Amino acid sequence: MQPSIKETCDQQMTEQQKTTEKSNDSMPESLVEMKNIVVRKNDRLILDSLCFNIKKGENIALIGPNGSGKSSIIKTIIGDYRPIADTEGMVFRILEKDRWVISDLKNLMGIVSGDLQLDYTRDISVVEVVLSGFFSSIGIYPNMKIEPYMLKRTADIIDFLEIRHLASKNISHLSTGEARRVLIGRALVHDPMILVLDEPTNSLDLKSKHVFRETVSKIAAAGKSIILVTHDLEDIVPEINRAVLLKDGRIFADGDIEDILTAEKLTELFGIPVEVGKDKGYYHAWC
Ligand SMILES: Nc1ncnc2c1ncn2[C@@H]1O[C@H](COP(=O)(O)OP(=O)(O)OP(=O)(O)O)[C@@H](O)[C@H]1O
Repeated sequence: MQPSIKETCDQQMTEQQKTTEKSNDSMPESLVEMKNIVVRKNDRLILDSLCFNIKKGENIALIGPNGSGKSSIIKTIIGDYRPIADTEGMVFRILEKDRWVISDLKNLMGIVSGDLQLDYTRDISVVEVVLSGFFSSIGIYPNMKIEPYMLKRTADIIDFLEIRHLASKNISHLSTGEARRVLIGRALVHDPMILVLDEPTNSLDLKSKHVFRETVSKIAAAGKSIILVTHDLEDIVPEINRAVLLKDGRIFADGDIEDILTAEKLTELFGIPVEVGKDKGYYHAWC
């Protein structure tokens, strides 16, 4: 007999709690609490009775086949997609609040994706790109009031990310890898609780990937929660301690990364034989 939605959710919560307890003993605050989340778009069921929690300080890798719903979870968390409100047993809380102004919600998250990079088509300096994170805008406009603390924070972030040598350049003149690090700066400048990286190393060369991963490790070590959406297990920096596998808009597996990133689970997830290895703290998979 199929388990009920409630049983499935409760089972998932227990696995998530085990992971959280392992990674943080001091009862962390809840950043995201999603239970029985259903999202439909254009008559399509995108997320199906989804249960997903994030506690403060957790770092998560979100993995699944194309179309499994990874980006849709992110879009739901940042308020771009809305769950169906009258779903039985639905819980949707961000930072323990049920209601949010979308712009406030976006300020709690820093988001870096390949798509965002495509928005920067005109000449904007690196300093302006990072500064624009305070306004969730693509660049700086005359009507924006730039406070001294914003400039200070922008300078600090540029130093933290070790991109001072790029500061006066235009983003459109940077390599993809350099530009991706600048966008991390934009995402971090307003000190978000969660940094969301949606397939962040797409189209980066080997060295740029390496530099990017080191940057992500540094951010995780500084205490931000990271949600990494990726198809590439090598993107999973050693600070990521939890993996969530998605299939057909539902959680397929969720827990301690060592228990989840196994050949058996990935073979079942992708429907082809997958091998998994780990070297110097980094996973890799092949088939
Ligand atoms: N606005 C929308 N309207 C219709 N269908 C949508 C919409 N947004 C997402 N979908 C569908 O929902 C499913 C999940 O999409 P989503 O982008 O979340 O998958 P994903 O796991 O991020 O995929 P990928 O790995 O290819 O980026 C896909 O089948 C997609 O076509």
